Amino acid sequence: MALTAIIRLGVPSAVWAGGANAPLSAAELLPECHPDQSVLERLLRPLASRGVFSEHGGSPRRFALTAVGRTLVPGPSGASYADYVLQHHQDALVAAWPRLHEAVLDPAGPEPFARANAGVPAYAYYGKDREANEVMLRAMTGVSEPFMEALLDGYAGGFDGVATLVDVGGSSGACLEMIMRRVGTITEGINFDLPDVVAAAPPIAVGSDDVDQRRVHGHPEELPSALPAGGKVIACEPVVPEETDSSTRTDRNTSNK
Ligand SMILES: C[S@@+](CC[C@H](N)C(=O)[O-])C[C@H]1O[C@@H](n2cnc3c(N)ncnc32)[C@H](O)[C@@H]1O
Repeated sequence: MALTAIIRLGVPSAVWAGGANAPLSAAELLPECHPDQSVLERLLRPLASRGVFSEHGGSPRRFALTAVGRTLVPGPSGASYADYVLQHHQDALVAAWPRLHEAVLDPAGPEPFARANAGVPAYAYYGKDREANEVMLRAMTGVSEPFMEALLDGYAGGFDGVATLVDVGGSSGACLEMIMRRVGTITEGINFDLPDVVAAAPPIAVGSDDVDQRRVHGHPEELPSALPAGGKVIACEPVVPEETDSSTRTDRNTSNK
């Protein structure tokens, strides 16, 4: 909740200030006329103890972003971990937590989220609520982009020879787009997600030269007829880099699911 509060107050971007990251006091982060800056300081201090901020000086205390805190500032694509924090603290989701014990007492019953939201399960809820859906798309992009960046750096060549790639539950399609940008052999990309999610996802552009040849599908109904029902899923298993231990390298395999 402290993280959510400082994100809503715009603190991470204000401290980062385009890369300056100069330590600032609560007073410097709030308008001069604010009646009590110590309240913000009391939020910043526990976050400093959790490694989100570094704390400098005594009076006044000043705060800069750590590497962890930096993940709350939008990068060049506009994505950041802040959207994931906000998504997890939406009213509809927070309302599920006090009912967690009901999942233990009645495991066959509705999930806690549905119990707290008029019987609507989480993903169906996102499909019905435009704002929640958009927050979800941004949250998934903000989390998955850095992971996918690192995955692609370590998995170079793992997609060699793949022509059609289906991202099952691909959300905004950000990961699919990142893979297709790196792997030129993929001529068909399919973001296989719920219709409302796909409808709200931004278009994917994988390169101006070959956009006609490299088709991107967003909806299950757009699946090419050559694919078996449900799509052909490329299962990417973890790969230990060859220079570390080549004997345990697992080849990419394909399977129909
Ligand atoms: C936790 S998100 C993961 C998003 C994405 N793979 C990523 O890493 O950023 C799970 C995704 O699964 C999708 N999903 C849930 N149920 C689905 C279903 N029955 N068919 C297709 N997609 C589904 C959701 O809409 C959501 O986009």
